Amino acid sequence: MSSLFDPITLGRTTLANRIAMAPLTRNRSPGAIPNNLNVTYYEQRASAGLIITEGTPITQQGQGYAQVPGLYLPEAIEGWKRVTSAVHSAGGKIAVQLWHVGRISHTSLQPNGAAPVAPSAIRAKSKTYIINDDGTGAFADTSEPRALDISEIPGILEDYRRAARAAVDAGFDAVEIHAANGYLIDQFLRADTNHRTDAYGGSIENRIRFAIEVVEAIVNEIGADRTGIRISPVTPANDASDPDPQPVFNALVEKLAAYDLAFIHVIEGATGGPRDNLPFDWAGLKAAYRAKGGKAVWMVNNGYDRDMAIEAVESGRADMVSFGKLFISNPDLVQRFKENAPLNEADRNTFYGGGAEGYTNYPTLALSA
Ligand SMILES: C=C(C(=O)O)c1ccccc1
Repeated sequence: MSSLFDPITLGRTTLANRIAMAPLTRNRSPGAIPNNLNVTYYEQRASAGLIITEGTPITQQGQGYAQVPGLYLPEAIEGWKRVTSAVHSAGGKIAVQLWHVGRISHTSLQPNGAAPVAPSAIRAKSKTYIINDDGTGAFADTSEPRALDISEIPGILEDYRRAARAAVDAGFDAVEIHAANGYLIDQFLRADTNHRTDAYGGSIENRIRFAIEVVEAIVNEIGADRTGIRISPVTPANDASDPDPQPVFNALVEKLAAYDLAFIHVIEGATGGPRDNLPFDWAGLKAAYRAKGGKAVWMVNNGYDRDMAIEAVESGRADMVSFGKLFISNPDLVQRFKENAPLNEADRNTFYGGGAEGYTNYPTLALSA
């Protein structure tokens, strides 16, 4: 029987424990370039078995929020090298989340003020974070997107490939493909955001096609043993919805089983919200993946506490558990879980934007003693 605190092999790397830091957007990288404050933040959390970085856009077109770090400028790759080097020096392992937001963006963030792109021209009932002309940050309604022409898709696949290569050059141990939370790949998967009538829309096989082509582009570039994917079958985040998600996501994981990926990261329920917002067979999803020969580490997320995570791993229902908010306020979460120590409360007012306050100034157990 495995324990949450046991090491685990994830693709070509071995992790010290089965606790992952989930991707967390913090909006603290002006110019889309990782800075020294980001280095400190990730270094502080290096005791996680695996850190998965905040969503990291593969291009400016894939950028949907102000001041998130990208992986498309040379200076950004240099900045990420400092992050990965610091995490590795502290004994940690780190993956970068490759992100294209699709329609969850704003014209002020897009190249030449263009409309964001999406599978179909359907505006999201959602908001994004922009910087006003006076320099203040603010949440704004997402802009009206335009539908991608089928001829543009190979270019976006190339963007993913290039970003995966840049990730390896920047020292990351793996990449996580962001296919969750109503962003571009998820927009293709869901029937309510994908009204295409070509090979990328309509049937389930067509709607999972883009996700599979992204996986293929990245696996062919850096190897399946450094590639993971994050999915969120029933989340309503960013106005995502599908009338019948179970067959879509079962079909997706059955296809993914052929690629021998390093990990599958599953958000159970509504992201950051109720775990039972819609009926979904989570065990059935994993069984569908394993039945087709899928061997990837099965990582689960959303609302887990220490006892739930221990049970999920000891029962074999999951191989790893990822934590978001708890890692914001507890850089030494692993030690706190091991000792069943009290946890710091996170300050929601400093989740997005700002500086060290609520980012790198949470105390560790040693400091609290
Ligand atoms: C990358 C995000 C996600 O996956 O939901 C995100 C973006 C903005 C705020 C919170 C989360």
